[in-house]
Amino acid sequence: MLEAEVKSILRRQMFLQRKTMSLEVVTAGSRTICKQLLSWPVFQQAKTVMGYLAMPGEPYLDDLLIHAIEAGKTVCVPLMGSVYGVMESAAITDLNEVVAGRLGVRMPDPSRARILDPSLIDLVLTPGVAFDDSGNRLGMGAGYYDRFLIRAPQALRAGISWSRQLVSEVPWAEHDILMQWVVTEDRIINCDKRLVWTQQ
Ligand SMILES: Nc1nc2c(c(=O)[nH]1)N(C=O)[C@@H](CNc1ccc(C(=O)N[C@@H](CCC(=O)O)C(=O)O)cc1)CN2
Ligand SMILES: Nc1ncnc2c1ncn2[C@@H]1O[C@H](COP(=O)(O)OP(=O)(O)OP(=O)(O)O)[C@@H](O)[C@H]1O
Repeated sequence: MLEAEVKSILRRQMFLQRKTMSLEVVTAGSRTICKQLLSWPVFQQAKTVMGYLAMPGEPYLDDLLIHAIEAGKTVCVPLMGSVYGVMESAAITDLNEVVAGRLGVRMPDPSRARILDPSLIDLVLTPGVAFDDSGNRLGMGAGYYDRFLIRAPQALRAGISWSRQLVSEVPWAEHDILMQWVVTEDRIINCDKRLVWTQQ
């Protein structure tokens, strides 16, 4: 079976699993994940953080992003344009300004959005449908993050995942970009033991 087919079967299965989580479980789990991130030195030291605006079933980072903006960090989120699979990061200063976007994802108001150069990002909090502890990530299947992350090679990459979305092995392809950490409600997995966070 082709890697793309294996991915697509796993994606459907894990996406359905995520979709059936109750709002209570999602809310409580999101709070725990945000707490983990707040006490994580890598997050604390990042000055420019790319987060995401959660879709139903994903860990919600809204409270964390608000907190980060108030703490003086530069916060940006994906801004999908008209080309499928291609996105930019847009700085956001007020979560009340987000609008309903494409593909069921909230996004910053494009008429006011300030595109941020990917080379300025310190840390990308990356959503996904499944992860493994080597840092492989399975996304929504459009390649948005793989195409974006190669433009931000300096950024540290953390997958944000429910622990139930961890699998023994995510099928991978050449273009896939590895996560260096996966943050769940239970733990923060260091996918690359050689990687040490050094303060700049
Ligand atoms: N919160 C969040 N933002 C993100 C991503 C993500 O995974 N999570 N993305 C990660 O790449 C990009 C958006 N990628 C997407 C790719 C495909 C579909 C999609 O197929 N949506 C279906 C509806 C799915 C459903 O709810 O059943 C559709 O609109 O038909 C959605 C987002 C950028 N922003
Ligand atoms: N850097 C890239 N250059 C060209 N094509 C790419 C690149 N990254 C991904 N693709 C293509 O995009 C499609 C989706 O890729 P993949 O299954 O890895 O997406 P995903 O990581 O699950 O999605 P997303 O990032 O949107 O959540 C594939 O056909 C893949 O070949």
